[in-house]
Amino acid sequence: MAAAAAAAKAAVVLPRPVTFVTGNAKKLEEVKAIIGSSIPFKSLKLDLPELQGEPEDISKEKARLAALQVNGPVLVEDTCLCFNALKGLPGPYIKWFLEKLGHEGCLNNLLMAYEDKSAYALCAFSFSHGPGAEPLTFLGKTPGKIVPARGPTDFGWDPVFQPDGYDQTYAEMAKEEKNKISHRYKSLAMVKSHFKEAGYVFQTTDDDTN
Ligand SMILES: O=c1nc[nH]c2c1ncn2[C@H]1C[C@H](O)[C@@H](COP(=O)(O)OP(=O)(O)OP(=O)(O)O)O1
Ligand SMILES: [Mg+2]
Repeated sequence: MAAAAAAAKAAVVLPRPVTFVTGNAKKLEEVKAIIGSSIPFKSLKLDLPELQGEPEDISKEKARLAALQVNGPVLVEDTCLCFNALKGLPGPYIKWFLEKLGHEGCLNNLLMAYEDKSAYALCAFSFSHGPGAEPLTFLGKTPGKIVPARGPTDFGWDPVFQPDGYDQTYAEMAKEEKNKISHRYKSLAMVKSHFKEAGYVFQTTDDDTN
């Protein structure tokens, strides 16, 4: 029945595969692993300017800018690390906190005055059909707590975030394990179901490979 209903819906034809725009190679690695072959996409390394404000609005604005740059359908994401004791901050500003303070203690020190070390990782993917189209946003959230840094330091704040129900930090977990429970995984699961339901059809050309 579902298949018949999908077939009855007019397919939306988009001009080429989706371009995932990010300046972050580690994000791209995870997105590739999680999306697999479920959505045809290529990537573009571009550090887009970011609005200040709520995660969803930042993500949508990134998608609008990316769609203009690419002149086609785009996916972008904005990632936040939110401390409950600080009412959700640093949130979208985590990149700058991490760059200035580092996770070797300083990020932890922000919470020194508080008993509550709980936090959540939030990923806001936005998809735009192209320039001028209103982006759709998909929020994925993984709760956890902030702990003294443990594990490899090759991806952002992974060493200081320990997801609830685990005794390892994101950094200590095997990649496949993180990719099954992460904020990014949850957000991408919604993106995938949206693509499935929408039944987009992509026109491909020879140079539209990854
Ligand atoms: O799963 C993650 N585990 C640990 N750290 C992470 C994760 N995902 C993003 N991060 C870091 C990268 C950046 O310091 C900040 C988010 O900022 P955010 O603007 O979304 O990322 P970005 O500027 O590196 O790449 P982009 O070009 O896609 O905006 O948190
Ligand atoms: Mg960024």
